[in-house]
Amino acid sequence: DTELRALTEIKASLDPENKFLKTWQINGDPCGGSFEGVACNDRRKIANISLQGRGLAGKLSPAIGDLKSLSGLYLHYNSISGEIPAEIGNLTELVDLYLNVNNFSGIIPSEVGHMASLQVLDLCCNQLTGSIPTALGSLSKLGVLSLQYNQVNGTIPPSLGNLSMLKRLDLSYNHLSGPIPMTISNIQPLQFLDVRNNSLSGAVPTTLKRLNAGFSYGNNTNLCGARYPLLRACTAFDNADVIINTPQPFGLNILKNHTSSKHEPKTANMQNSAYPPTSSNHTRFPQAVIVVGTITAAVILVFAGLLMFFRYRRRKQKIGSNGEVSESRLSNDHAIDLHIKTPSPLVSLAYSAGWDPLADSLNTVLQRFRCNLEEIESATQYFSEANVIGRGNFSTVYRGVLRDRSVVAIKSISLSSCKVEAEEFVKGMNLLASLQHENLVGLRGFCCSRGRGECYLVYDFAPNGNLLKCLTECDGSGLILDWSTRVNIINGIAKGLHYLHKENASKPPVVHQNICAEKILIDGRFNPLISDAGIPKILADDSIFSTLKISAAMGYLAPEYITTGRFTEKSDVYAFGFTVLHILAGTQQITTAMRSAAESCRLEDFMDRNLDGNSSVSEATLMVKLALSCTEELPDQRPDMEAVVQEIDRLCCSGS
Ligand SMILES: Nc1ncnc2c1ncn2[C@@H]1O[C@H](COP(=O)(O)OP(=O)(O)OP(=O)(O)O)[C@@H](O)[C@H]1O
Repeated sequence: DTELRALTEIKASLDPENKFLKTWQINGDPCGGSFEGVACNDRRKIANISLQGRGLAGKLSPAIGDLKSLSGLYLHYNSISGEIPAEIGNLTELVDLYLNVNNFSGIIPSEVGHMASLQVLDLCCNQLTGSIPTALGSLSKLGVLSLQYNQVNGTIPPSLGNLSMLKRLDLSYNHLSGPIPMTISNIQPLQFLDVRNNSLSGAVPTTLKRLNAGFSYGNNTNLCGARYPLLRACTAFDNADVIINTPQPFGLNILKNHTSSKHEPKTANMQNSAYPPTSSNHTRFPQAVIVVGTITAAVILVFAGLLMFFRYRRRKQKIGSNGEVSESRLSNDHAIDLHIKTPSPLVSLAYSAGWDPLADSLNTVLQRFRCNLEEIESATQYFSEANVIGRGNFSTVYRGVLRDRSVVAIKSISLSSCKVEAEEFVKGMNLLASLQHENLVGLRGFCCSRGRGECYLVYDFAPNGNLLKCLTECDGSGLILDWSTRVNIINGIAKGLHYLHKENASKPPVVHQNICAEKILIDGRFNPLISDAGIPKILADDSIFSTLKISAAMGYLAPEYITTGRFTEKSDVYAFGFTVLHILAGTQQITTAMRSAAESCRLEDFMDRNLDGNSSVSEATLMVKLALSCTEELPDQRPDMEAVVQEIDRLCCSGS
């Protein structure tokens, strides 16, 4: 009850107009799988909230602190404003906190330092101000800290050096001043440190050299260090500058830090505070160095300015108004852009520990299909609403563009809709991977994220959408399917279904269970592709039943299912026959009058009027007969798919 109450408050605050979280019902069951983006653990406590890229424009309620078992909070790529509530510090089991690319303002609450399990803290690209809380140094499990593109000021707390698991630290594009604490350079796992575009000063610890290209420090005009190509050598002048210009008490702290360091380069050693910037110090700055330094700084400034501009533009595209978002639907260029300009190292690292928990149990066939979650995130622009093609009962399908520029459809299925037993699930995935036929939608890859509570299936994209839409108008083109295309589509569906039903060396017989016009996709050449083949093998039973209600209502469900409760090849044949009737009549509503017209071969009262009579009467008659035999009441009286394929072959050959 506490959790449901908390969710209700969170919803009211995050989505005040109730536009995006309609599925969060006051009387609903958050663990029943119906609350969008919510997943529970096996104790039926809320474990994940994944609402990235949903267009949320409200605020984050302090009630978030009541979801004590939360392990993942993914709210990135929205337009959430207001402060990060201090109550977030109550989430001591939270592992991933993604609030990046929003409009959060105010300070980073020091209570974040209480979140003992935190591994990823991503607050990038907001409008956060104030200083970095010293308490962040207590996050002993933190692997990633991303604060870039905010307005954070003050100095970098030396306490960050206590983050002994830290691999990535991004503080770039802020207003930080003072030195890079020596303590940070001592963090052993650190691979990536970005402090670009701040106002840092003083000597850069020499030990950071070991990060090679992983260390970025450009556009901090007062940094110095002998061994860094973009920096000038440090002088006593720099040291005096730090001491004179840095306000107390920081100045003193810095002095202590530096003087106590054994590793500091000689040039950077803090000397007596009374050391004056004498003319002899100035002689250490040969004119040439100053000129080269100035030119270099100017070039870096221009480059950084351009980079900021492009990033700003891209960010705008992602988090802009709905209108902007829909205009910025993925283009090929965007996808490449995402990969080349923004390698998104934080995201990849952040998930590397937690994603694809089933990996160990995957066999070699399935390993070939494994894909990278980072690629899926990039391809879908972080699951942006603008790329949603449609939502089914248990899944959301996104359009995406992969690194190789190919367009794909990414089906995201909530883990709560999948088989509970990992072994069963992997078996099902194996089956999906083994299904390959020219009339089945090709599976390109898959991955799961237990952390995010979702699995992703990557399929070839069918540019002409599904048959149901195409029978009215293919993808808004105004095109009506002509007769020969309809015959070709019927032929293709029959072949695909025959392939599924037939056992061969690499696959068992498979019953589709949900053949209907919506599950037939149309590729660029108007060939049919059966979608969701094998999907029931990875789904939990109740997810399958939810789909059934719809097929039954539409007339695709074989009559014997009501008594047997079983799907067979013959129930697929029934659904195929009904689909053929649908293709011929151009409507799903096959009335009794239409059926009797078909049975008595009165084609003029049955066939789709959009065909304008442009169909071969003999072919149409044969097709109608075939469809009627497939939809016979008794399964035994229906042909099997082998016979159907032969019949259509005969028809196609005799017509040519
Ligand atoms: N590979 C693909 N290429 C193009 N569009 C696709 C692809 N896969 C699915 N779609 C489209 O995405 C939308 C959602 O598909 P999905 O199969 O998940 O849902 P559904 O058929 O509406 O419902 P359910 O799966 O719950 O029965 C549909 O409009 C479908 O045509």
